[in-house]
Amino acid sequence: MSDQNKENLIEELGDNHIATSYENPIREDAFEMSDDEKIEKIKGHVHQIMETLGMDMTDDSLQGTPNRVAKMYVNETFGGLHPNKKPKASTFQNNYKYGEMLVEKNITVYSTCEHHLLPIIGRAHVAYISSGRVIGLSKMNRIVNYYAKRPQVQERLTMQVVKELQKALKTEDVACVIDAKHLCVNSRGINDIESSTVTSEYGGKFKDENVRRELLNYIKLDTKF
Ligand SMILES: Nc1nc2c(ncn2[C@@H]2O[C@H](COP(=O)(O)OP(=O)(O)OP(=O)(O)O)[C@@H](O)[C@H]2O)c(=O)[nH]1
Ligand SMILES: [Zn+2]
Repeated sequence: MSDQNKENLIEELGDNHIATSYENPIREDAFEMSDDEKIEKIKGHVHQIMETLGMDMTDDSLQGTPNRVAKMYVNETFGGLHPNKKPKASTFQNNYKYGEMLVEKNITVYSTCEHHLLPIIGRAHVAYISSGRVIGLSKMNRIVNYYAKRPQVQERLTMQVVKELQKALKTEDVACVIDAKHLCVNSRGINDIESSTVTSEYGGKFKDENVRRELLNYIKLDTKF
C-alpha cells in the first residue's frame, strides 16, 4: 500500500486510539483501572483457568502462579500497552553531516501473538537516513521493545516501529525488517519448528531498489534465534 493510501486510510478511520491501521485495538477505557487493580483481576481469572483445568490450587508450587502470571502480563509481557511506558526518543543534531544509512541490526524481539497469546521470538533490523537529526542507538531497541510488549501481529509491530521513528526523526526515510518465530506455528497447530516469518516496512528512500538492497545486504537474514 502506498504511503498516500495509508494516510487516507488513517484519515478515514480517525486518528485516535481505536484500531487505526497502526494502533492496537485498545479500548478507550483501558487505562481507567490501575495496574494493581488489573493484576488483582487477572490473578482471579488465571486462578479460574487453572482450577477449571483440574489443577489443585492449594499445591505449594501452584499457589503463587496466578499472581505471578498477572504481574508478568501487566508489567512485562504486555507492559507496552500503556502510553506512559513509551520510551523517550532522544534525538540530536547531525552536526557531523553523516549522510549514509544507519542500521541497528539484530534487535531482540520478544513479543506475543495476539491470536494465541504465545511468544513471538526474533530479530528486528531498523534503518534510517538522517534528514538533519540522529537518534540515540539504544532508543531504536527501546522502541522495538515497547511495541513488542503488546498482544501483536508481526505486520503491525513492523509498521509501528517505522511510524514512531519517522515521527522522532522527522523523515520518511526509515525501514524495519523483522524475522521472527511464532510459537503458535512452531510448537502447536502445524508444529513447524523451522519456519519463521519475515515482515518489512520501507519508507521514503528505502522504497528505492538500490537502497533497499544495501539494507538487506547489511542485515543478511541468516540469524538463528
Ligand atoms: N498474519 C499474521 N497471522 C498470524 C500472526 N501470528 C499468528 N498468526 C496466525 O493467526 C492465525 C489464526 O488462525 P485460526 O484458524 O483462527 O487459529 P487456529 O485454529 O489456532 O489455527 P492454526 O494455527 O492453523 O492451528 C493462524 O494461522 C496463525 O498462524 C501474525 O503475526 N500475523
Ligand atoms: Zn498465534
